[in-house]
Amino acid sequence: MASATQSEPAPHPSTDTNVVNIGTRRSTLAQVQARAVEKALRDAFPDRTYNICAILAQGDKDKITPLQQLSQGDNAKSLWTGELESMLEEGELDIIVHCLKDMPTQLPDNLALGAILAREDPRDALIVSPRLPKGTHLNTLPKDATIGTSSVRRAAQLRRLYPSLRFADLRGNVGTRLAKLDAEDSPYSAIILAAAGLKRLGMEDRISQYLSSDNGGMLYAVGQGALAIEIRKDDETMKKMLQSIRCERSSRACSAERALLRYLEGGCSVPIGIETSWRGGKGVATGVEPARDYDKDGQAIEEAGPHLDDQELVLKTIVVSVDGKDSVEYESVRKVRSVEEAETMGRDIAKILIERGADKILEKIHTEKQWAAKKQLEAGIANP
Ligand SMILES: NCc1[nH]cc(CCC(=O)O)c1CC(=O)O
Repeated sequence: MASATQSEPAPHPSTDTNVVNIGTRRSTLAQVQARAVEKALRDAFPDRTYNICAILAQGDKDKITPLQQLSQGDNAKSLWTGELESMLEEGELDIIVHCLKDMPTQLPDNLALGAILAREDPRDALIVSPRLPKGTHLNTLPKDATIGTSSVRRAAQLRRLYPSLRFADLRGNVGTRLAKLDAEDSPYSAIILAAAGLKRLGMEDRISQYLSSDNGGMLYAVGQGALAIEIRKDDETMKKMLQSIRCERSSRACSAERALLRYLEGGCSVPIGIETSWRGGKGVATGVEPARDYDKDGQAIEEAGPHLDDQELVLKTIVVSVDGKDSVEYESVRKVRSVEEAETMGRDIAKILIERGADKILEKIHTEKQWAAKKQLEAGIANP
């Protein structure tokens, strides 16, 4: 049923219903991630047109105010994604591609987490200065080595297990952080980055040590390594399209992690480490996690490995005080047959952590944060 109007030039993207406008931040990593999502959508829906819109975020502009204070806004819009979310609400964008790790656990009322994609390697990684031997590990670093990181979670966990290490602030995107480590006069002996980001940028050869509960004793951030898509809550078209690129396995694991964090009322700067894995189940374990367990109609895809519903989710977690001196750890194993069951597991673990003293650690961090913010106000430094 061809009509004359169909051969006319496409209208402005925001008014053309065939165009999917994809929003992302402007860093190289963010753009690589957005292109990966675009490709996945294009493979599933080749008839639609895709347009990537890369925005410079407030958090990318202000590199001076400590991250902990920058993230103290009283609205649900995050520092990193506020502008993008406004554009999504206005209909200028149809989806935003995020690192799940950077997404607040509470979203603005009219927006929703549309999909969690197959998780990349969620581990943190140690990258050492070119002045040190290749393959240097945490326990072979010089005694008084300085680690560059602005992550309270990373520093607190390392302080706990490696009390002789020193820490210095290090911010900027992945490329900037590596350049600061490699600089001739660099104050850092090593830095910690998410393995996922390095892998997506093709720079995993810089990794000296992959960190985990049984290698270095480091747990990762909630949601680390997974990409997530934010949509308008009422956008049924996008919801349906995202069914074909989401990953059930990663959705269950990450939803458990996020429910735990939401219950603890964390935030990206609170030292909560986490590690999730799957074990057991019938079938031949391939050693490779199936990338996707359900097809776009929600039908289970047969895999060589054990079926997800037959497996158990193992969740390890730690809440650490900033100085590394207090900590609460917990490990739990449960069958979770849906995202909802995974969220229940996360909340149950949060309650146990609180019973075991995590509330005291979090309370202290909260008070110290408020104190720092008050000091800043008194000194006349306004937060943007
Ligand atoms: N804090 C910024 C950030 N957000 C997500 C990633 C890595 C990629 C991911 O977790 O998917 C990074 C960089 C890092 O921590 O090294």
